[in-house]
Amino acid sequence: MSLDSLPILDISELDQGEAAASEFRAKLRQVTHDVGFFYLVGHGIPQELIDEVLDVSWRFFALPEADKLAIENVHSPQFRGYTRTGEELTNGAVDWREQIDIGEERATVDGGPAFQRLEGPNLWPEALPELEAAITRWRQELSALALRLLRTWAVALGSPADVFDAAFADHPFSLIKIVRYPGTSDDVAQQGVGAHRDGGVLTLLLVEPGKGGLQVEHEGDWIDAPSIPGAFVVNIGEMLELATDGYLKATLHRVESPRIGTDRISIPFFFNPALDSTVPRLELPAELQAEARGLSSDPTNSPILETYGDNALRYRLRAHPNVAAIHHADLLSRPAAS
Ligand SMILES: O=C(O)CCC(=O)C(=O)O
Ligand SMILES: [Fe+2]
Repeated sequence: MSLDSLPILDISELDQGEAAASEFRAKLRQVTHDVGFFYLVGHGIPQELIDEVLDVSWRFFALPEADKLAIENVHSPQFRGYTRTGEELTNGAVDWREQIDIGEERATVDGGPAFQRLEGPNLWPEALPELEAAITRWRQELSALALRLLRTWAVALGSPADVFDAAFADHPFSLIKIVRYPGTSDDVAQQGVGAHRDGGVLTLLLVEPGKGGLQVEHEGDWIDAPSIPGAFVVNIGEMLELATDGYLKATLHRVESPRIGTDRISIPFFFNPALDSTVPRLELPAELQAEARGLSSDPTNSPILETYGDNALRYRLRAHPNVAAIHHADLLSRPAAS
């Protein structure tokens, strides 16, 4: 089935009686089996908060270079803070975007598995104190929405609603990126971010109104996924593919650079479990199991790593080799980091 655009799902149908809720669950399951990506409306995240988060994001990128570099991620063993344009790689090729990475605000952990090195503080820009309050509220609201979606998937897949809850209960490891793609393309599209899958459970993506650039792989074609006002783009990460033996699909996607003289801001929220968690493998009903495809491999042919922290650390080390070289040189020759 070829597709011109991503399907649109309305999560408010869950509140419209059992028949509507059950139909929503069936659509959610089918769409994320076939495509792995959709637009979500009816989500209840206040427009006023969306506007505030976009506004503070624009103001962040408008800060003087020195204010952004003061929190550059090279100062953070946890890969937090600002990445300047040209310092990030996907599949070994340079992504043309600048961003700030904001994780869960927690103390560092001494010792333990290598992925524990990802726990620690954020780097907040001193010149923009409003950012922290806005993003903290964003994280709370989006975590609740993501958990609701996850429970809906659980039921749609024949499991108890709370089957995933434990992996998120204690030390969930969600990550927010605020990203700006500067315009570079005239005729030939350039890599804003290269084709990849997301390594976590699910992603809620806000794209500023009126902007295109996101493309989603479907049956060998790239489908354009422009911003729709008030909607999030939602996609499955590798941990849900793993949990469902490939019944749900972690789909390749990429962003092409905007036209010269324009830019594009997006804010992906990655809903991730505790670093030391393994997401449960679901026992699917026989008719769904029959359609499970097993696990796909990513463009670098790497298997999905079972413990979330191992998967997350591998992504970080690859995307930010400069931070890895400064803070984690001892990990770079290990097979798990290859
Ligand atoms: O900026 C976007 O629209 C998508 C970004 C993305 O896929 C990512 O950072 O994982
Ligand atoms: Fe992504």
